[in-house]
Order: sequence, then C-alpha cells, then structure tokens
Amino acid sequence: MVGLERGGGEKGLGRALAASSGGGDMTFKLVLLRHGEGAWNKENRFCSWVDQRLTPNGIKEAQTCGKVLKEAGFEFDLVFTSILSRSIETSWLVLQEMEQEWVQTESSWRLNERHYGALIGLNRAELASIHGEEKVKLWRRSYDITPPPIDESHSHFHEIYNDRRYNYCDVAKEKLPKAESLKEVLDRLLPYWYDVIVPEIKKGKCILISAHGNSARALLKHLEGIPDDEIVNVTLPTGVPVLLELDENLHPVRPHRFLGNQEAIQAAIKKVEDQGKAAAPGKNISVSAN
Ligand SMILES: O=C(O)[C@H](O)COP(=O)(O)O
Repeated sequence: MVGLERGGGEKGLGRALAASSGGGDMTFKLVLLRHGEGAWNKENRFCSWVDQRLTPNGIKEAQTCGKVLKEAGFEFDLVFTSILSRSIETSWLVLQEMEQEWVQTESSWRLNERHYGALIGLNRAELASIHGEEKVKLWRRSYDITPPPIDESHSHFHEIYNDRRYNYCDVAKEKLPKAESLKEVLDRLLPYWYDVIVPEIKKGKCILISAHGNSARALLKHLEGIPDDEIVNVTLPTGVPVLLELDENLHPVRPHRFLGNQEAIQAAIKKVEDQGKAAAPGKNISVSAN
C-alpha cells in the first residue's frame, strides 16, 4: 500500500485523465469505495445480502470520504453502486458532500457484497470461538472457499429472496447465489465490469464505484493481479476511497492508494481484521463447519 502525505499531498489527484510524463499515454483514474459502517458492521455480524442502513458513524465516514475526494479535486462523471441500500446511501452522501448530486448513478446486483450463505447474521467473534480464528479468516478472506449455503430454514432467507429488488436482476431469481467465495464474486462481477464499466472508463469518464468490502476486494485482485494466496491479506476499511490509476489496457500504473488520513486508515483496517478474533462463546450459533 502506498500512503499519501497529509496536507497538500492529495490536491489535484482528481483529474479524470492525465498525460504521463513524456509519452502522452492516458492514465485512467478510478475510485473504489467500501460503503460507510452499517448497523451489522457495528454489531460484528455478517451482513452480506441483508439490507442495512448506515450507522451515524457510517454517515460520518461517507461524508468524510466526500470531503477528501472534493479536496483532491475529483469530478465524477458516473457512479456505480450495488443494489444494497448501504452502498447507495454512501454514494448519495459522498456526492452531496462534493456538491455533485446530479451525477448519474447505475446500480447492479453484480456489485453486491459477497453472499455469505449460512453465515449471514452470525457474529464473527462468536463464530471464531467455536470454529477457530483460522477457519473464520478462511471464510472471510480466502479466494476460493465458499461458506455453507443459505437455505429456507435460515431466518433471513425469505427477507432476501422475496425482496422486490431482485426481480430486476439480469439473471432469474432462482439462479442468484446462495453462498459465494471471493472467486465466485469475481465471476459474477466481471461481466458487468467488462460490458458496462470498462467502456465508460475508456471514454475518459471519472468513475466512482461505491461497493462493498468483498466486491471491491475482488475487483482489486483482478486489476492488480493479486495472487490467490495473497488476497487473504487485503482488507478494506469502511468509507475510505481507494484510488486506482490504470493505463489504456486497464493495467495499474502504480499500486492502489487509500486517500485520507493514513494513520486513521491503518487503524480502521486493523479494526476490521480484529473482527475475526475469538470472543467468549455466545448463544444461537449454528452453522455446519466443513
Ligand atoms: O458482509 C459483511 O458483513 C461485511 O460487509 C463484510 O464482511 P467481512 O469483513 O467479514 O468480509
């Protein structure tokens, strides 16, 4: 990770296109964002496809993100979000702070958070005390391990699959995932990336993607070619903009950069990592570990 200096260090970063020194090649700038803190982030429960609002802290995070992007001079042409309220609400707050509420926004389920299957609603720390921290880390951060699937007996199954928003997806409701590894998130995200987002980037548009911890990690893995066994070490904090600078073939010209107060960002990353540390066993935990 490359840090940016505070103060004037981020000024002028926001131009959508910049000529690289000498050759005149174009560099595309893309901002990836994990939504601000949601209610279940705070309670340390897997939220995933359950629709949750931002907490007061999450609202502040999104507003701070807007301020950072505004100060850096970003002028967005297009915004992409998932169809979960926390990513949409975050984009509204960011654009409001930047006085760019008019910017066109498109939403797709393909940017949704990873589907955590039967883990949805469970407390990470309690789960770690039952199954071990390593197992929880694998469920959370590995590339190709799929958690146990959700089924009709799960208390949030009907809430998710009867939700009207899933009537408008480009796949039939029955085909929507019941659990996903990070790899499976990337598989459902890439068609949207290539067919919808990439053409807009190549037109020179300055784009914000307001998504989720794992849909953003999947995209980052793809763009930066992060090996399968190294993606386990990548964690994104809530509400922090991640700047990617890409060449004309959409290969990164430098590593991604977190924008904002670097000390606070590192503390926020640690906080998310620590969510998987074991706590005293709680009640109501039932998930088959395989
Ligand atoms: O789905 C969730 O609850 C989170 O937003 C992502 O959780 P994780 O940090 O455990 O992957």
